[in-house]
Amino acid sequence: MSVLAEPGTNDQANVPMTTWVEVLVDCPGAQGIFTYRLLPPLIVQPGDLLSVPFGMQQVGAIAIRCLEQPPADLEAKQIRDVDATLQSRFFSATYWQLLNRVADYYCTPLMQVVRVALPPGLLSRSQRRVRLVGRKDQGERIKDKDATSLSLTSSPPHPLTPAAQQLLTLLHASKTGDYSWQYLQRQCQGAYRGLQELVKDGLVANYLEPPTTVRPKQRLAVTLVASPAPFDLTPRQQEILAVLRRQGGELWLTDLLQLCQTSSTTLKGLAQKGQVVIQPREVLRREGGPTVTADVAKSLTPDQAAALEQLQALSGFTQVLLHGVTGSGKTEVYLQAIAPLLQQGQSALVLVPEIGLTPQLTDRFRARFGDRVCVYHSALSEGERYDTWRQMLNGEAQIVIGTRSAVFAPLPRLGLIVLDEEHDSSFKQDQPAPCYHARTVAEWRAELEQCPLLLGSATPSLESWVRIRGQGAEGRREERGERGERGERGEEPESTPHLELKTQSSLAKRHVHKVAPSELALLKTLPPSFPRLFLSLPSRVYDRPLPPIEVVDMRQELHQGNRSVFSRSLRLALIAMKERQQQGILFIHRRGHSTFVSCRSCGYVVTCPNCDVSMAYHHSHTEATPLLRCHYCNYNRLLPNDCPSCQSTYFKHFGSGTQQIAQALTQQFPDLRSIRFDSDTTRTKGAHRALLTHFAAGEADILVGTQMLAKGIDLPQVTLVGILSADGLLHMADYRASERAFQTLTQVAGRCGRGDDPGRVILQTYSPEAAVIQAVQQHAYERFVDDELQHRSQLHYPPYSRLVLLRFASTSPVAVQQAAERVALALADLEAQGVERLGPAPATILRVARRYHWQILLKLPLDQPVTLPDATALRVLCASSVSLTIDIDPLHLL
Ligand SMILES: Nc1ncnc2c1ncn2[C@@H]1O[C@H](COP(=O)(O)OP(=O)(O)OP(=O)(O)O)[C@@H](O)[C@H]1O
Ligand SMILES: [Zn+2]
Ligand SMILES: [Zn+2]
Repeated sequence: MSVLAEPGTNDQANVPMTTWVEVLVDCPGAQGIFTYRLLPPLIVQPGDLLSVPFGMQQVGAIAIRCLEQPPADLEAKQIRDVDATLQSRFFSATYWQLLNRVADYYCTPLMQVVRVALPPGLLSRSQRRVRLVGRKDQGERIKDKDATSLSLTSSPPHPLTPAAQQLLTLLHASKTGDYSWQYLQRQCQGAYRGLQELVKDGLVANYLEPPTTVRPKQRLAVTLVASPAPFDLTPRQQEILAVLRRQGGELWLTDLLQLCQTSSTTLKGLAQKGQVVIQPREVLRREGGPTVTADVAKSLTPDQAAALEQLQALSGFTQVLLHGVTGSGKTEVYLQAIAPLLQQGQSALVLVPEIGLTPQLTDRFRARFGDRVCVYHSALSEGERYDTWRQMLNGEAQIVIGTRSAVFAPLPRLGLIVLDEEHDSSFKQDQPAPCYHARTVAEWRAELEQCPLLLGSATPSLESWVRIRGQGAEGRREERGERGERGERGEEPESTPHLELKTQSSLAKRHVHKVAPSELALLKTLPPSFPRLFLSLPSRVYDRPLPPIEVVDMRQELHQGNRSVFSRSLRLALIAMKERQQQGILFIHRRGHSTFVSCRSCGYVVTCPNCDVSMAYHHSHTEATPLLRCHYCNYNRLLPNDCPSCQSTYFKHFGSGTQQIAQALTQQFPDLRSIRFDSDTTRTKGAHRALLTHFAAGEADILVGTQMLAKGIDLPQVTLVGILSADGLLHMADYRASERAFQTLTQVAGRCGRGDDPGRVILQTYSPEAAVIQAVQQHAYERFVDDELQHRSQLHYPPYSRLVLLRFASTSPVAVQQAAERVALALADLEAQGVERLGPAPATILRVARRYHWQILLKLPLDQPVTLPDATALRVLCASSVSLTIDIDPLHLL
């Protein structure tokens, strides 16, 4: 981490000089950047955490940039002084640039980005306190520099008001001469006025107490005792001991309770019988996992070895796409790429789509690297996030595994960023702003830190495929010339975000503060050139075959009298699986309230005549006439009673959840034991791990679940995957439906046959002829991509255009519609710049949580820059009850 600028010192003269600093303040409603003066000997760098006066308050602030001259439009006496540095180099210079870039690109105020990056409550943990001025025995954190300019008399120059007097008395009574402002406010009526008076008289001062070291937390641990088992253990107690033994003999109490679904009374019973010891242990509140047995590097397959070799030959920023089929051992490549980095004192960041996926992956990393692995995701408690964050700042080389917000993890000396399952849409934040994509942010971060970005997937996103595969080596040569200018002293943090704009000479010269954010966002749609590398693992480890996929036409099942959700094939396969004592996974696609409508007899799906997407079943409220609506263009029609194509009455909106399937399963296969794995059953902390552990231990035959199942589960004994209906995926009202369907189906199918026994997939659908289904069946990723890209290019969808989604929400249906229409009008002249506008249209689910939603979708051309009206200007057009979110590169258009 190099310090880019050190204003405030003058080395030659060795005399500190006055400088100015621009800061962001953490205070509700305070938008924008404020300038403060720095009096010697105070030295501040961008990214420092400061305490500044703001109105009548003392607030936390973050230094953004130092100035040698005060801004011309500010009078000297208007500028107030920085009070103190609370923590210096809170953010490194490159980290700052990253945050700025995110704010610019995603049209979000910088402070909002800072809030995403920081663990929750970090700034608000800083506590405002009030102290007597001139007392010797106060805390030393804040130097009494302002005391010199104030009278040190302890008697007031004039009679005090009762409130002021009361405050003073309280403070004098305190041993340290200070109190939290909150406490004083509670104790004294009219405290605010009283404080104002005392501050004016120089008798007391405000200060901000920086986040203090949190008291170590104690937690109960359960340890197995090696004593002979008494005769009176219940089967339940024996079971618990077995679990504990399997987990290495020691677990946190809460984890054991979760894992065994038992009560602490049962555990206390075991403790009384001398079988376990329950005692408090000190913990750093990083998420701890069960002890995992240590593991050594596997000897690589030739493909893995080749990939690793190329990875290790890289230096500096390179975007790498690792396309490896399911079960090809991508994780092993990540592990072996990271090992030497740690030895060189570098850190690595590993981003994964969802928490459900982390336990197994985390265990693999822990098994290899022990407690140099930290887990960081939003499901951690505030305390855990806070501690993990501080742990990252300590400078030790480490590995952070986390979900999208971990892309902001403040790791020292980053040597590699990995995005596993890079195609996964949960890397994109839909709400609230900034609506960032972790892959995009990771790309900038890798560029700023000059390290490789490794994108791994069995089914890469079309964006990554086109970016990394679709362009030849010429790009790579160009790049080399672009580097070498980083890390130099004196470089302004703001200048690097625009590296890729260098070809745009006129615009590149413009200063960051002068370029409207929206303009910036759109400039970046021009494909930048960058170093890239494509790596491939075309087969599974040990040359295990990919599982054969049998496609079952559910229309035929119906015609032949089978009305069950299980086809005859699947039924037989389930029976055979149970006989062989193997395990299986049943996948159900389920999402939200709205869904497409299809014919169970002929497979017909209603699509929009204008937009080529399936129309969604629309229920604004229960009594309303059911409508089908295209949420792109707002075309709508009544829901037909019979199939428009074959007149069958088996025409209804689709959707059966995991619960119904699990019930049907128990009815039809009473001896199959199943575990539900969906958002309902995995809500509690640690539930993913617990359920997967049960399943892995053979406590059930079938895992029934949703999309979550598709992600990274690696269980060798799973030999059967049943996909109950692929159709929910095929007909999502979205231009990405096919891509997502291909990815999800391929990933789910890839969960079986990963061990010694071969796997088998049964895919049930009403549209067996769909191109996606065919491609999935033939494991034909590249062919699918070629077809899909052609389609996208014809319809001007990404990656051949950039999308911007404007989302309006309000409790008033009238206001939200008006706002959308007004903004649409304001956007009308974008057409001249080649922008296509779709909408305004109500969102598929018009009313969610008592708010009405409308949207406008913009399709921007890639080959020319577009200037959008400024976000603030658009917000002015909306009534105050309407919120407008600008989603750049949206993934979910619903
Ligand atoms: N070189 C190797 N030798 C032996 N086993 C290996 C090797 N590499 C990986 N494996 C094992 O193969 C299995 C699959 O590997 P891994 O989970 O990394 O695949 P993947 O490519 O990430 O698959 P997916 O994309 O389906 O999640 C794992 O159990 C892993 O331990
Ligand atoms: Zn339409
Ligand atoms: Zn029909």
